[in-house]
Amino acid sequence: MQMDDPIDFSLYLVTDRSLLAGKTYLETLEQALIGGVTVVQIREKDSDTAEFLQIAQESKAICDRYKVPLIINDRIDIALAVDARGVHLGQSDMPINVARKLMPEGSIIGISCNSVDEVCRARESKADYVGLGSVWDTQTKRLTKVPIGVRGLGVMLEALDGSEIKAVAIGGIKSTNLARLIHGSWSHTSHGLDGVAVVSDIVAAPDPKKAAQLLKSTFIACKKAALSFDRTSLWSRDEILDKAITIMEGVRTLNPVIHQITNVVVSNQSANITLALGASPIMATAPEEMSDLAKLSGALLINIGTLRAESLEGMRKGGYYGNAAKKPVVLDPVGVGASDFRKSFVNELLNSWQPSVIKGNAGELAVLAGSSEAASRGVDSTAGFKDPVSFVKQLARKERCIILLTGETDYISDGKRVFALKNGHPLLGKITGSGCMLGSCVASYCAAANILVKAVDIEGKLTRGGDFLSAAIGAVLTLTIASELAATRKDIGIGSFVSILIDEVAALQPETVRRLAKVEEIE
Ligand SMILES: Cc1ncc(COP(=O)(O)OP(=O)(O)O)c(N)n1
Ligand SMILES: Cc1ncsc1CCOP(=O)(O)O
Repeated sequence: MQMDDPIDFSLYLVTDRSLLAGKTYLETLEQALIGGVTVVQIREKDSDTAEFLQIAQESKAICDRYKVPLIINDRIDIALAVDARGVHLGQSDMPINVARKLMPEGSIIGISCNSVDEVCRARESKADYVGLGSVWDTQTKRLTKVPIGVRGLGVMLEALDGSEIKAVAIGGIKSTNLARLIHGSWSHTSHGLDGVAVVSDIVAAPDPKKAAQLLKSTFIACKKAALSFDRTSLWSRDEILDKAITIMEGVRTLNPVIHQITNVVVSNQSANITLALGASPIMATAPEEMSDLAKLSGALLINIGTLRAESLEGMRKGGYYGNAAKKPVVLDPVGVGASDFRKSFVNELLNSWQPSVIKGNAGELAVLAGSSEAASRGVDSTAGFKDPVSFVKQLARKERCIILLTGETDYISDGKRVFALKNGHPLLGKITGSGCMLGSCVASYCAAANILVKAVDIEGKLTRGGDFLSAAIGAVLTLTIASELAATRKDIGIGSFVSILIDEVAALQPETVRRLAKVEEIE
């Protein structure tokens, strides 16, 4: 191992002797190295200099045996004394330019960053790497700054575009949330993390070797999958329609279970529309059963229409276990702009799990995008976007999922392509819950799309890789074309429309969808 060998940052162990679970510190370190840790930072917050030095010397001897570089937290004197490969500095530690003068040439200097400004300063000071965090809350350290969340990482990574500076994320990272971290932090300029820094998931594990192996293999698989995220599909509009119809038929033959955490106003009609599609609804909200339901169901719908404090944990856990079980999760952020409670909760959800589709009206999606362009009143949108095509494309890139913007024309994008759908009848806007029923349709179609995937290489992916673009298109066509057919019935009114709509969805034929579909791709 030479001083100028490049460092592999993929699994960066930060030590903490207070968290050991049964094994000694040195055993734990060695097991972690055998498990695949690629760089080690000695972090001794409560030791005096003599103890820190001794731990650092012993750690260095073990790291040398495994040819893994050693970094020292905060203390340049200790780094020099043990001939460490570098130091990790905090924002209030010694400035990088001073540390650089004290450390031997070729040493690695890393710095913690919690904001884009700090990343820019790290760039100016020529840091070798940045530790971005804390991503999530953590029991390991008392945080003085608000966690940045997965989506906060993307903009920080973007600030490193064009530089050689490496980036690792830190704070609350576990093998179970790693896929969400890697996929969700990827910047829209395609800048991803070089590694993850982990304390408790390794140090406090009963088997640190196994914990490190799992983190390492998950990181590698997720990075590979994230790099292949770029959908290069060149399907024509007609092929997409074919796929949407195949998915529609798939729902009827596969009869997937659709887990729905939805609002109390629409629960009954959402369950009925799901049955009419050919899927099987389960409307369950208890956090205790989310893990089992994620395994059992084909997809999860989360609709925040009647959000209450008691609903929060179920939604947090539902999405988390949905991701873990590689099932599509559909988010319907109903009325998200109505209150700060909804806004901050949806923000929290999007930082903790990855949806496959987000559907919403202009007002709702504007809130998610941080745009003031489209207004809303309660759960209704009162105005649209000047350029909905660019809007959905950009939001899909930012959130790394399919975006379905509902309105007189519905727009659907995967971040690369945008489809405009013009079916539907004004009666849909006169009943309550038509948007929520659409959420059930999207979840049902995503479930079938995710089951229909043929060649499955699911390692590192958040789902089996279903075609959720065609699924969302198929779902919109089904509900809107059925609404047109329902509206032709004699004496139709608001009350009867809901029942007839459900009947029409059940009776809808693929040829009818093909014949009536008003779908175009917008270049
Ligand atoms: C890789 C990595 N990133 C961030 C930190 C946090 O460092 P700092 O802000 O200096 O806080 P302490 O670790 O000193 O409590 C880190 N240690 N490693
Ligand atoms: C040192 C540090 N800096 C920011 S969060 C953190 C601790 C991360 O620990 P864990 O991986 O156990 O959440």
